[in-house]
Amino acid sequence: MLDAAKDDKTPVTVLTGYLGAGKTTLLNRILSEPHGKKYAVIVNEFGEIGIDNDLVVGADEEVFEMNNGCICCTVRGDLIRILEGLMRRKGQFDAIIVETTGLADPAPVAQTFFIDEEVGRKARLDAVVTVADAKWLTERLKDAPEAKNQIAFADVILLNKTDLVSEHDLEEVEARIRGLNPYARVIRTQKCDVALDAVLDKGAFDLDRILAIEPAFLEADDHHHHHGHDHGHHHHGHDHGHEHHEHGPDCGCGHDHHHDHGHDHHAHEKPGFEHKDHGHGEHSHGGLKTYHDETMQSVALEIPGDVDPNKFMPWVNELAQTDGANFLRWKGILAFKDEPRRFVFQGVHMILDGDLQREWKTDERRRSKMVFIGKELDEAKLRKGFEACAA
Ligand SMILES: Nc1nc2c(ncn2[C@@H]2O[C@H](COP(=O)(O)OP(=O)(O)OP(=O)(O)O)[C@@H](O)[C@H]2O)c(=O)[nH]1
Repeated sequence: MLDAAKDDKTPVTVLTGYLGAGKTTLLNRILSEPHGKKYAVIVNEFGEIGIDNDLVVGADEEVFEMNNGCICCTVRGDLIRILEGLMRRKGQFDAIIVETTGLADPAPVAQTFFIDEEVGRKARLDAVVTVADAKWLTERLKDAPEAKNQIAFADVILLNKTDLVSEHDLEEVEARIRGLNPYARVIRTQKCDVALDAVLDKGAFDLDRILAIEPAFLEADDHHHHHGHDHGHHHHGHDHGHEHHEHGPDCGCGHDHHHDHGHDHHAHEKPGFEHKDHGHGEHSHGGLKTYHDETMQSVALEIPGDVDPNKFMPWVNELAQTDGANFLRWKGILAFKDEPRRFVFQGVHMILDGDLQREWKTDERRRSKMVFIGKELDEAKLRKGFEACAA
């Protein structure tokens, strides 16, 4: 069962993006701005020669490199080990940034912050920031499933290298991004020139903003989209019977992927990581500008009031096991009955996490919202289940 936790956790930003998109450029910008904060940086250079930490500007920050093993094992091993080492020296830094390799699926990285009890107690996933190359993203979405997952998974997307494309092309690529992930904040950048508070310390995933703008986003719908207005349902309704490539407890790398620590804080199941979808996600739209990815969908749900945690918790825990493999990310802000604070929930596949965060403001309407991003989402079932949690 999820429970409340103190909010003195160290925020962790996961920085992802395809090869060459500008991750190191962003990292250097973050580290060289006079923000007065001290960051610990973890760089995952799987399968590459570990040169990135030489490219990262010097100064005070510490850079830790992980450069061996498959990503899932790296995450389970090196990342946890490095994080736990950092946690023991808490107070010496304000935040952690994890730069993943350009080929990584962000899911197992994000899950680490929920899965490992020790890490989860002291650190919280603040946001997944994806850097996208405005010139090449469209091509990569066609041929690189990792690039697609990185976009779908993001809370914040920097559409970088805007200097290399026309305004028209930028609008096209933004439409494609929206087709995969209508909820991320998209910021156009050159050399990742972004205000740091737009990418750091977002408070989990900027869900407030998502929930606030979503109706407007739908209304602003144009020929690029056909989301409809039915509670943010971005579903195609096709049944492609497409394959899943769930990696069970053994992905073939010979390491133990079971991480059942036996504590009741998180609802873990066997990790069902989808490292890649092996190229089955692309379907021709016959040249139509309907950049909806048929394998990637999203559903947003709202209850205009409180939910009962004694109904909600069992529901999400059950849902994680039955449908978690299809949920790339799920998030929510809940008004729990008799609870003055907002419960912020997030899930990555089967792994769930949640915290009581700030109090509802006096002028704020108590309401409960959830967003699902993933594949083969059964909206009717999700809505029915969520609505049954109403207090
Ligand atoms: N034209 C242009 N080039 C850029 C921009 N941002 C970054 N670059 C260049 O793009 C190249 C790749 O940038 P990096 O920051 O190293 O990208 P990365 O994502 O860390 O790359 P990998 O480590 O290979 O995954 C570098 O030569 C940058 O100088 C931009 O906005 N416009």
